Amino acid sequence: MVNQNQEYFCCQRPINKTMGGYWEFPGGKIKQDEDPVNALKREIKEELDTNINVIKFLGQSQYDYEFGRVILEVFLCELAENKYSLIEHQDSKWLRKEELSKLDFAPADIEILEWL
Ligand SMILES: Nc1nc2c([nH]c(=O)n2[C@H]2C[C@H](O)[C@@H](COP(=O)(O)OP(=O)(O)OP(=O)(O)O)O2)c(=O)[nH]1
Repeated sequence: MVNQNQEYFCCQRPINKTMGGYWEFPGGKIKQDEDPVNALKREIKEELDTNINVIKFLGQSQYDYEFGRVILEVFLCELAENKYSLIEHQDSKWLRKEELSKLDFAPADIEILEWL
């Protein structure tokens, strides 16, 4: 998600989940037969209790972790309403793209930082 100040929304994964403590862009796993945009809207509702507008598809990146391959489908989005709550994440920050590399992002996200 990006805001009017061109800041990107970064979230810190919960310590008890896979890749706990790493920073990520919010989202989650696509269910079988689910459309990726619908999956993203569902996950954002579950994790942040808010609604988003999807602006455009940015691309796909894949990364092989020890536990398996993660394929990230990345969409640029904006908040559709002026509120959200951190339901699952430990922490969050809105950062300009130049600042993103200060955070310890999950390895699969490094390519996304480069695109931005
Ligand atoms: N959402 C998200 N997941 C990421 C990113 N980078 C990255 O490596 N991942 C990995 C972490 C997880 O292994 C996987 C996403 O799974 P998840 O745990 O967020 O999915 P979920 O919300 O459906 O979780 P669960 O119900 O299966 O616990 O992708 C990212 O930027 N965003």
